[in-house]
Amino acid sequence: MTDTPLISLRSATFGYADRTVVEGVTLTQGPGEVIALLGPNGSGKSTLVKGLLGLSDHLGGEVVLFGTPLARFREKPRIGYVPQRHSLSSSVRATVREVVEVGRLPLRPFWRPSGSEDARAVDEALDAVGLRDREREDVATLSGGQQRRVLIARALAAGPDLLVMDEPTAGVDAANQAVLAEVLSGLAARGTSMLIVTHELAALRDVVTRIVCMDAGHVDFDGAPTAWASGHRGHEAGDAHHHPSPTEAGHSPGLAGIVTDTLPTREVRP
Ligand SMILES: Nc1ncnc2c1ncn2[C@@H]1O[C@H](COP(=O)(O)OP(=O)(O)OP(=O)(O)O)[C@@H](O)[C@H]1O
Repeated sequence: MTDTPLISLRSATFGYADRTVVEGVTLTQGPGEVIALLGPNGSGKSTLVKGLLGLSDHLGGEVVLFGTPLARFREKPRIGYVPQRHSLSSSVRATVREVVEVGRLPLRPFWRPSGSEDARAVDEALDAVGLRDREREDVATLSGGQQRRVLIARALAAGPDLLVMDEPTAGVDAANQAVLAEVLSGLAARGTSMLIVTHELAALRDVVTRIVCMDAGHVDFDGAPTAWASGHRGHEAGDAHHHPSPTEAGHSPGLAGIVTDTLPTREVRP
């Protein structure tokens, strides 16, 4: 059973009510893979990952999670989710630890108080994102990048088999992006499988094992980072249209040092 794909999509279609946004996606993610999901704004990346979580509508094709068809999938804590543009509200007072503890709630009946296993999982999640020493601080006093790490810890606290993150480095300054990349690197080294929607591939170049690129609701590249990098050599950053297949792209010696910002569309956020 260890070889069972975490995600298996065959001609999958997702959207909202009767509006199709993502169409005909065939994609498999195996254990230990760290996939960067790239693509221009509006190409359907968020809709695709939300579809895995039941947050957008599955409109057609086959979607199988951990060997179970989506419609019958009940083990939601197996997928940890860090949503897009999510920061922690300053209107609710909570400590870093309290926010991370929320990640444990789906794992026990509401009437059962948290126990030593919950405490250990929260400790480990805080360690993994490097915030154990800040656990008693009010989350509202943390920077945006640190809050993003709190949200990653909250997702990790449930012990997911797959971590899905929607633009974890967006809106975070370069120094904090580097810290986040280190956190994700540490998780990858421990074998954590990740599906990361991102516009900032350069920050994650040492973490990613595979690149999937979407354009207009379709997957138009799925291959090794080296193939992606060599396929984009000689192209202007910001080229939204040419994403060669791995076979077309050939091979290159390694990702580090090659991938700079060769993304289809650079998103500029204040
Ligand atoms: N809740 C929704 N209801 C209806 N349409 C939506 C909804 N959310 C997104 N869309 C539409 O789906 C399309 C794809 O959006 P999506 O957020 O999936 O793209 P994306 O590739 O993640 O973009 P970005 O890089 O800007 O986050 C867009 O046209 C968007 O307007």
